[in-house]
Amino acid sequence: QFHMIKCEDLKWAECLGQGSFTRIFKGYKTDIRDGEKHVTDVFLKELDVVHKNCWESFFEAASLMSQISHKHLPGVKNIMVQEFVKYGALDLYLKRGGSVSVSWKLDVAKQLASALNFLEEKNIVHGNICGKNLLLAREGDPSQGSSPFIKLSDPGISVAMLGKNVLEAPDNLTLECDKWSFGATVWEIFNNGNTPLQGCDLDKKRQFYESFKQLPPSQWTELADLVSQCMDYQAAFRPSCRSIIRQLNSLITSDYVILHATEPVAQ
Ligand SMILES: Nc1cnc(-c2cc(N)nc3[nH]ccc23)cn1
Repeated sequence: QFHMIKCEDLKWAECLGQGSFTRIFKGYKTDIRDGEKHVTDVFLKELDVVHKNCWESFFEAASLMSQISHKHLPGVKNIMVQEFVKYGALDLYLKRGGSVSVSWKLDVAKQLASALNFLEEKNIVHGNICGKNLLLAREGDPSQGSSPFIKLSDPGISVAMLGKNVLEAPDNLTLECDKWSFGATVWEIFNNGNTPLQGCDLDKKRQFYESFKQLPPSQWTELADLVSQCMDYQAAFRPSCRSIIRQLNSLITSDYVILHATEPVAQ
């Protein structure tokens, strides 16, 4: 089901960053459509190492080819081509101090909740919902009344895949795990892109969660309630997507938003 793109149709531009097993670049894809040349911005994610069974069906063949090289065999590159999302990762955008209002943050949270609802209906577990995987396609301009628009990026190499070398592989990633991460991501959005327990080492994080501690709550109780419901240590108690969207809708219409509409960023 992969659409093959020829390497010569791709042009690499600046390197945007480095993941644990990937490098990411801005790029340009040229297509010839009805005799005209079209260039589109693309986001290129190169896999550094091809793991045995991630993207199994597709890469099995590619990794076989990449293991053997011969002048009469074509070189194979493991590259994912994605739509280029203009303003990039949300965590960096928030850290860069994009001063955004409470209603901007709620709007982003609601878009993420509807993406989550869609995945749940398809019974698909994302497994890596977080600020750096939220991409900002439109900044939104309150003075023009235009709202932000986000896209949930792919999860990257799955945590289960990392299990063998880097992290403990979770035995079963379920839909409820995405609800936990949704709660943590809302917490991140309301904390200017800072992740929970940022800067703590793995051991501190493990202690925190093994003793069922809660993240510091927002002073907006209804928001803090939604985050703690999503981050319930008993997965079955986490709210349904419909309930999450309902609670977000009531937050959006609450007086708190109006009272804190132009809240200065440094809160
Ligand atoms: N699918 C994607 C993913 N990331 C981007 C992106 C855009 C940007 N302006 N700066 C960046 N810095 C790092 C990544 C990135 C674009 N599209």
